Amino acid sequence: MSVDCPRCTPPKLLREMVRRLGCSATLSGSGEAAVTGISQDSRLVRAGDVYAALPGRHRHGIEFAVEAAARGAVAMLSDRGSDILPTIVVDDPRRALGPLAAWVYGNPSEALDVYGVTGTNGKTSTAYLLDAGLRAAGVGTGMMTGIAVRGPNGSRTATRTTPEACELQQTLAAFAEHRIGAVAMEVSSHGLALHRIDGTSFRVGVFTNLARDHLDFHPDMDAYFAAKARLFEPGRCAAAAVGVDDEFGRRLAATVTVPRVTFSSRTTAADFSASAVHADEGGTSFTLHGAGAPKPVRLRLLGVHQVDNALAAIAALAVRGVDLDSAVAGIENLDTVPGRLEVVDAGQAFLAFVDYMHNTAGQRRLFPYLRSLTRGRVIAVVGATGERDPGKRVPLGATAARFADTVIVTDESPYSDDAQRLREDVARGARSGGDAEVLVVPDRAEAIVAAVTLASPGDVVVVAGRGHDRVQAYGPRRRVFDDRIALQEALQRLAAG
Ligand SMILES: CC(=O)N[C@H]1[C@@H](OP(=O)(O)OP(=O)(O)OC[C@H]2O[C@@H](n3ccc(=O)[nH]c3=O)[C@H](O)[C@@H]2O)O[C@H](CO)[C@@H](O)[C@@H]1O[C@H](C)C(=O)N[C@@H](C)C(=O)N[C@H](CCC(=O)O)C(=O)O
Repeated sequence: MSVDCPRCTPPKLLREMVRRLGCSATLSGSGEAAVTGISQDSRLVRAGDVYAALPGRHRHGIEFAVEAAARGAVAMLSDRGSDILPTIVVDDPRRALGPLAAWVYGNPSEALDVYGVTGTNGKTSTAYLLDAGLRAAGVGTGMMTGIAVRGPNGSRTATRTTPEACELQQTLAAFAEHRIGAVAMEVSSHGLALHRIDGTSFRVGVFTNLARDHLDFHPDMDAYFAAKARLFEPGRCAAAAVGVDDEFGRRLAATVTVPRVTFSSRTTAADFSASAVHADEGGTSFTLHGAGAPKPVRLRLLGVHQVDNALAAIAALAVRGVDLDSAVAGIENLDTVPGRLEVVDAGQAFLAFVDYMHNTAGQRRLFPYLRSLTRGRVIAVVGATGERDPGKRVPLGATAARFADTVIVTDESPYSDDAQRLREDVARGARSGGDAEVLVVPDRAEAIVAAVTLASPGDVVVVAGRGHDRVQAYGPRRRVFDDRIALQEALQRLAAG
């Protein structure tokens, strides 16, 4: 299916937009304006755009109507009327926005094979593995993850796991215009609950797993699961690949109505499964079941959890009919996912990693692997991000202390929360969680230096929680801080004596 290119097809008229919204939408002002784009951020408005003035947590977008008009907006979409520009008023503009943005940009997802990956852990790695598999199978790809948006025009750092609706549709339109075949994208529960992905057609939805996270945003686990399950509603995704290693995945697999396959690294009762899993310092091996005869697979990615992610990608590609021999070769060749058990090597006599694990489910999957790499000690740098579910903090410390010999509690990004309180909660958990030595070093760079200074030959050091993140936030202040660079510098300083 071809996509309307806003530059070569006649512009859409505002009144058509109103008609699409149905009889509950009202328009003040003329409907004759030509609409060439749509934006929900006044700072990004371009001439010919509709500005979607949405209610936010801090401000209402209507406050920025003058700026949007000055930048050339031809109209607004909002839940409030305005006399600054012709305004379409609807009860829930956020809900209306995704499908409208898709329409404005020519429904680009229909021209693409969009793979949407949701779940608590493994979304980013699975998207990277899908991308690697698709490319090896000869498909041109774009990718949208919390790390970066990568497409025909290069790569840009992502500001969110799942972009806001307007940015998402603009990006998909650019991909479609460049005749990209497929897109691997992360779909966060925020993206689902806030309707960012409405208007996007997914060829395959992938569910990795679900564990406690984001309870600062969702009232409880059932609401968190319900948000994730939105991806798999008929009309939104055409097929599903569902991980069934937790109760939520099994619930989803039992209720989805679209064609689906299941995957599991723990049971052979799934459509795609793994046996003989072995993870060492150089990679991860397993035997793949479900794709014809049992097939040996050797991943370059580190850690048993990557078997789950590889199975997720393989199941999703299989359900879409991608040639698995080529795709699996691509999956095997992927050598790293930024900030996911990323090795930092300055020639030191111990292993050092940066990882994104920021919930206890992730810790329980990763720490045993780290433990298996050493007869010496595991030294973990751990913290808790602010403005998140406070109930996560003590368990994060406790689980780290259950597996590590030394836990160094430090700051992540406290945002508006009290940094000392965050550290105290994590440290309290760590002291209650096992026999680990617990140190508290508030400054993250100093905590990393402490970890490498304590390490002996053969030990394992892991700096956990932030992964690829390059910005540390204290209140409104932002400072550039990349764990990988800080670890590299600490190791170099250690080597220099
Ligand atoms: C909870 C949430 O999703 N919040 C989003 C929301 O922020 P907000 O409600 O505070 O917005 P606001 O500052 O009050 O502004 C209201 C409106 O005015 C607009 N505005 C504001 C200022 C201006 O100069 N001009 C302008 O037009 C804003 O675009 C917004 O539409 O609207 C903003 C703009 O659209 C988003 O940037 C912001 O996401 C913030 C950055 C965020 O942190 N979101 C997180 C919670 C998130 O979405 N995370 C998920 C999952 C992460 C994970 O997996 O761990 C993700 O997908 O990234």
